[in-house]
Amino acid sequence: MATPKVTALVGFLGAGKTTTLKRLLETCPDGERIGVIANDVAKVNIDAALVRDVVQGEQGQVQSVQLDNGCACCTASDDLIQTFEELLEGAEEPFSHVVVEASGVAEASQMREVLLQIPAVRKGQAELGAIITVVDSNDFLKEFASGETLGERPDLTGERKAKPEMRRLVVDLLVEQVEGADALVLNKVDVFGDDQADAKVAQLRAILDKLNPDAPVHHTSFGRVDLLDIVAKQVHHRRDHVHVHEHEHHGHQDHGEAGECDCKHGHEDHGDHPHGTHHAKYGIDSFVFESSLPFHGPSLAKNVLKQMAAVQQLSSFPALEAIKHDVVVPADDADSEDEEFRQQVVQSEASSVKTNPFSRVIRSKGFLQLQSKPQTKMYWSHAGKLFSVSPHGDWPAGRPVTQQLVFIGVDMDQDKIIAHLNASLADAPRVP
Ligand SMILES: Nc1nc2c(ncn2[C@@H]2O[C@H](COP(=O)(O)OP(=O)(O)OP(=O)(O)O)[C@@H](O)[C@H]2O)c(=O)[nH]1
Repeated sequence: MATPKVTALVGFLGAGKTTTLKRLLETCPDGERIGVIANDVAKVNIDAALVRDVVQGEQGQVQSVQLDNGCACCTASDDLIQTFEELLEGAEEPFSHVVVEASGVAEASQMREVLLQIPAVRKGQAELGAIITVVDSNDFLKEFASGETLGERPDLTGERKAKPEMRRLVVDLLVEQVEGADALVLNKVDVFGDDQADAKVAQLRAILDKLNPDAPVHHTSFGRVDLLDIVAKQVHHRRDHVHVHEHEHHGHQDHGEAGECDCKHGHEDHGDHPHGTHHAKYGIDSFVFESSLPFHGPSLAKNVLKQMAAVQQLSSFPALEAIKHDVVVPADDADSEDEEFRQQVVQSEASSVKTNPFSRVIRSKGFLQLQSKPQTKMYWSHAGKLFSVSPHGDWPAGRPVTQQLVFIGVDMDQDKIIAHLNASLADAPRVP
């Protein structure tokens, strides 16, 4: 078996890292054995839960562990290194690849440094694969095309004039994740629609090429890329490159020159240096909402989903419709509720962004239980303008359920959000 390749999937919150990883696991070629380390920003690792579901379906071909004690590229880098070693040691058969799904706030270049510090990599028992950044086509273009300041982005800050430095930093993170990558996956191109897709993708590729001329760009939807092929090409490229370099450096020495190199690859700094935490650096924070009571559908729609719809300035909100139709709403009530809802959205769009606690949420995700369908596990996923609540198998039968929703945002009013969620709960637990 060849040396395992260690690859990191990097990308901003909600860009599609888990989707891309799940796709790899679902289509994993025979003969490949893949280890997965999933890291999440919040204490509860939703990504690991999603990956575990796929892993169980793959009859042990894949092994996964979760890492949920901070960001793997800074505060939890030691944990990542230790977890990696344990994963390799505990493997029933050697891995061909280990993929680390980084948290949404991880920096690409720091991830590379951490992977290079893994003892197995240092000793040549494992090899760096690629740092692959997944880019959300929709959000990335918005950031670049708009030229807005953070003060003009209440969806990120919740305030018109607050902390102008924050916007720069969040965009900096997006840019760093592109600039520090070996390869880029331009995901979610489906959001453009057929008539606009080519032009928008071309525009985005032009920006990405400027930011990182060395990284190949693969555009796709729902992470449908051949990740192992991307890794193989990168490894090949790096080996060729190192080989050429060895020649060049020998040349310098032969002529007694110190030889400064301006090349962008293969000169990673392996030394120790301070890592700031991204939570402090980018103003991004997270919390987990937990409850053993299920949600009451109409209350959730009224107290939470309508608020989120207002922030997103959508005139329709599929998740809300799904939940409303999922619960028993008397027919005449339903119509008047619809009209009331539309009016509320219009009013909210005009006025409430500032006071709306959900305006500061960038990403939320987790599993919830509806009182009307207690056996069905619902997966809640919101990233930017995209929001879905969809069935995700069943809760384990006969056991009490704990719902967990992770909220990630900038300067969030946690108490207010929790109050809205608490006000949407049913009054008694429902065991599936
Ligand atoms: N329309 C569309 N939605 C997508 C695509 N890829 C992912 N999504 C959805 O976007 C949401 C976020 O996707 P994830 O794969 O969980 O994103 P992530 O980068 O792992 O998110 P974090 O771990 O929170 O940073 C989910 O609801 C996905 O179903 C895509 O290509 N098109």
